[in-house]
Amino acid sequence: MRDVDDHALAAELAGAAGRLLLGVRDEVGYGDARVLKDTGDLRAHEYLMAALAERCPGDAVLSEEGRSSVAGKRAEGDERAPTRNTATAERLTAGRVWIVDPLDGTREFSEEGRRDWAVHVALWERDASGRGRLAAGAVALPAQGLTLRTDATGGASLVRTDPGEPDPVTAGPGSAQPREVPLHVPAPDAGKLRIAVSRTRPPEFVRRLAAELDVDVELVPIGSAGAKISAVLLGEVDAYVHAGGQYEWDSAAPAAVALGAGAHASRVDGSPLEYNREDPRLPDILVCHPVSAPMLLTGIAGVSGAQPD
Ligand SMILES: Nc1ncnc2c1ncn2[C@@H]1O[C@H](COP(=O)(O)O)[C@@H](OP(=O)(O)O)[C@H]1O
Ligand SMILES: [Mg+2]
Repeated sequence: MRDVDDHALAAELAGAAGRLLLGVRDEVGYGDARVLKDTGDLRAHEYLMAALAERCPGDAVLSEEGRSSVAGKRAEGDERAPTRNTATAERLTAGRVWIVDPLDGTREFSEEGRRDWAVHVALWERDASGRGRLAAGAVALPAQGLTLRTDATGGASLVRTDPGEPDPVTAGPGSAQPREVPLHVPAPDAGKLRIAVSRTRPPEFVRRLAAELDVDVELVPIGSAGAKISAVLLGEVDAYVHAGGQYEWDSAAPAAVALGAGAHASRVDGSPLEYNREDPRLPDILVCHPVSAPMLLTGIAGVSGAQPD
């Protein structure tokens, strides 16, 4: 039995990487978006790789920025190549794998004033039977002063990391509210459905889906998969639909939190999201309150072209 709470560790590391990223925004500024994006990606990646190596030696890591294909990327003033992920063969036989996206919503991070970007830290763990599942996850929303995380009871909670921010649960003034509250996905209002979609790459079928459903649909463009799934869990939208491309790191941590908060999270054909596979592509996802899932899955199947790759 480990004496470390993996849920608390995920939240601590996501929050710390988030604070680091707020500092990168201040330090680098918005003059050159490419420099700001690369510096944020790589500084957060290096922080998480070093923290995981120190706190969880022996665990495998799969990070967006640890692929060999990003070896040419450099943070401003840093000549090292990014620290590499655990080799694939080793990761596939590992008992514990951290799946991290050091900066999700990189584009939004580079746009002054935008708050829809996130840090994702998830733990995938193999049980005694050899089957793996998401065991813990945390999504930091540094510019919103919030972290959404799983907890040891199988649930999820919302942590206010910036006491100056109004609490989105109670909408009360910051400091008088509890710092951490349980997180449960709220049910949608009858007859209405707000669906979060990518700002830049919404699935091509989603407009047809909106027209087909028997409810009043509003499409809400938001950056970052973590920020969109958080928006579902905070009741700012009612669903997130994506297809056409994404990777395990884009959804592992937010899916872990969503499941802990009682949400439905699956592929768009209703099959389970599976992690720590040889090929990290995981191109589509649906997250919503369980009451909306049958309608959305049927609707997506109906407008098809939306089958998983
Ligand atoms: N068609 C696609 N192919 C590959 N990745 C995609 C994708 N659509 C979205 N993503 C990734 O999913 C995350 C959320 O995207 P979006 O904000 O458009 O919804 C982004 O992660 P990163 O910001 O970490 O690169 C983005 O790169
Ligand atoms: Mg991402």
